[in-house]
Amino acid sequence: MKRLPIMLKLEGKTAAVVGAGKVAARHIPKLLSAGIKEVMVYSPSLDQSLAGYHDHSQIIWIKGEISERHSFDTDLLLLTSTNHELHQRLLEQRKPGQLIYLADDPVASDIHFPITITRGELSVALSTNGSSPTYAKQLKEKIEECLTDEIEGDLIFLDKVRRQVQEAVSEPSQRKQLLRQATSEKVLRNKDRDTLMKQMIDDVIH
Ligand SMILES: C[C@@]1(CC(=O)O)c2cc3[nH]c(cc4nc(cc5[nH]c(cc(n2)[C@H]1CCC(=O)O)[C@@](C)(CC(=O)O)[C@@H]5CCC(=O)O)C(CC(=O)O)=C4CCC(=O)O)c(CCC(=O)O)c3CC(=O)O
Ligand SMILES: NC(=O)C1=CN([C@@H]2O[C@H](COP(=O)(O)OP(=O)(O)OC[C@H]3O[C@@H](n4cnc5c(N)ncnc54)[C@H](O)[C@@H]3O)[C@@H](O)[C@H]2O)C=CC1
Repeated sequence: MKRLPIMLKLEGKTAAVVGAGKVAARHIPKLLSAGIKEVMVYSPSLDQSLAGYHDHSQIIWIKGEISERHSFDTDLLLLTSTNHELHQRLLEQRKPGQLIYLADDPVASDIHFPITITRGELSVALSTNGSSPTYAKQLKEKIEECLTDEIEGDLIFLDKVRRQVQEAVSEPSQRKQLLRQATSEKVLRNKDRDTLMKQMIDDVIH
């Protein structure tokens, strides 16, 4: 099962989710936190953990069972019910360009949801390509132990530095050198790293 890990922009996009059980309850919050425009949920029942999203109008719940006569024209279609046949029929009727996720058929799915660890602007995504979700979950915990509390603040600092350097320094090799120095322990762990970095930029341009 060959796959390319990519980061997907969801702002302005729409999703339909068929079924609202445990799997839907894991994935819907991910869509919402990525800023998707609209999530329509089609299911006779709604998992307890999705009730709050419904109460706050973050999802639209269309109560009832879906049959294969239904068609969806959303950008994303997540098939998370327990009805394998229904999923296969809906897959056959897909709209051009639509990305489909089948909770019970990783091979036919266009997309997977890797386990994601976020620390501010850092995202770590990991997948065993369906070989063992349980192993992936364990690996997540090991990786989390390696990620320090400093990462979030470091990335805010480095983002600011990067913009300052891009504005002040036009020579590409000087830019590259400054941006590399900014990531050194000497700079990152300095108590007054903002001032130190400003000085370093000044030294290069004067
Ligand atoms: C392909 C993928 C879907 C995708 O494309 O996204 C997929 C597919 C399937 N999972 C199944 C079962 C289980 N899934 C979990 C748990 C998780 N599953 C997740 C991801 C993925 N699962 C994707 C691959 C990721 C990868 O390989 O790295 C995690 C890591 C992340 C997430 O989904 O959020 C999440 C951690 C939750 C957490 O962190 O809490 C557990 C264990 C548990 O719940 O504790 C079990 C039972 C034990 C077992 O079976 O191993 C079944 C069989 C269903 C059946 O038998 O009916 C299928 C379908 C199939 O394999 O056919
Ligand atoms: N991808 C993954 O990580 C995993 C996938 N699975 C597979 O995903 C599927 C769903 O699993 P769970 O969420 O645990 O099941 P669940 O039983 O918690 O949820 C199923 C949902 O589908 C709804 N539903 C059933 N028929 C429907 C229909 N015709 N139209 C609309 N909604 C319908 C139910 O009302 C319920 O809300 C199963 O096929 C299971 O084998 C299970 C565990 C993990």
